[in-house]
Amino acid sequence: MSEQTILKVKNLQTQFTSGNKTVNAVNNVSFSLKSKKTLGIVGESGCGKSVTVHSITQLLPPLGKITDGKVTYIKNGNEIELSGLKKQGRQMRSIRGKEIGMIFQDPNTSLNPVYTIGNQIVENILQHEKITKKHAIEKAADMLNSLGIPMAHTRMNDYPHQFSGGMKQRVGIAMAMVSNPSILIADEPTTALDVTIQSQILELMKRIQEDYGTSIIFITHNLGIVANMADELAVMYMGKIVEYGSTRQVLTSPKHPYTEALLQSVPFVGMDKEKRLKSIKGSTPDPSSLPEGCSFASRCEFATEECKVFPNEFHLGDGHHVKCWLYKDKEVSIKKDGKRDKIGN
Ligand SMILES: Nc1ncnc2c1ncn2[C@@H]1O[C@H](COP(=O)(O)OP(=O)(O)OP(=O)(O)O)[C@@H](O)[C@H]1O
Repeated sequence: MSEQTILKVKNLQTQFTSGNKTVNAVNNVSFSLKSKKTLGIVGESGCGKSVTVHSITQLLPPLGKITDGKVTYIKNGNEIELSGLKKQGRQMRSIRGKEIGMIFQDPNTSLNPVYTIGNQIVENILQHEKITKKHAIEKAADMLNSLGIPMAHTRMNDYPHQFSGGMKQRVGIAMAMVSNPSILIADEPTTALDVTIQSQILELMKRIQEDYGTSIIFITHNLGIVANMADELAVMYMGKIVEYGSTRQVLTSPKHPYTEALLQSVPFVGMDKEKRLKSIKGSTPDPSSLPEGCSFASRCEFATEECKVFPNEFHLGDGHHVKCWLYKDKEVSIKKDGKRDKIGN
């Protein structure tokens, strides 16, 4: 059976304009999120990971604007064009939380310091579900219990500052999951936590996916984490997806020079102490005046004259594609009859 798509992002473009400067934070980005699967989005700081997901949920800061493209949420065969909804309209607010839950790097972002944990989760439930307060309290306690918060009923009377960082992130997950959304967006959910707590939270997210059949978009700059979490991977650079494929394809057979460079800059356990990590030469260009062609060209050891024109997307088979002229002769085309045909070598 073919995998079902739950979210389609097509040619998404989001800009920030301030004075006479415009930043194309997300530039012609397309991807599909498959039902019950995890899509990882990786890339250096500032490449557009967060703006991509904030565009999906229409939670952009005031200067940010979606200028093109389409975001479609598909539920039970019905397509809802999120990009066509009013940012603060009833339908969009209901989709946020009920259909798409979000957890952030800093759990304090989703928790209000002046209300008890219980109060916040219960309010969240009552916003999206027509149930009694008593039922909502039970539901909140059950969710906290299942996410490893002992004595949940008592702890619901506590305030966020009475919880440790890891516990707060569990509460953040409970807030996001309590209405059983189909999609969970996790924006660097473990970056602020130490490694043992980090792995507990990651395991928890996997369990949630198994128990609830949630589809996850997982944003991180940590390639070790995506290797463990994601089924598919999008590598972003300066607002564009430069490589996309299954996590295995991208991590074991990276094609874009940027993906390769990212992988070479990651330390691993057992690594030879004498071996130097490779850093990516140069720095990212000014996002408000990007070069016409490939934005990575100034840092790429394979760059040629050709890179002054932005590369097409070359399909390498089995869903793996890359935007780099190095692959122009290696593309696999899909014939009209659906069969693949290899062009060149
Ligand atoms: N509020 C804002 N005002 C102006 N520009 C912004 C704003 N938020 C983001 N940007 C710009 O959008 C681009 C993408 O930012 P984004 O936060 O999506 O990056 P990121 O990949 O999520 O980075 P990080 O890993 O550091 O969170 C950057 O060039 C950034 O400067």
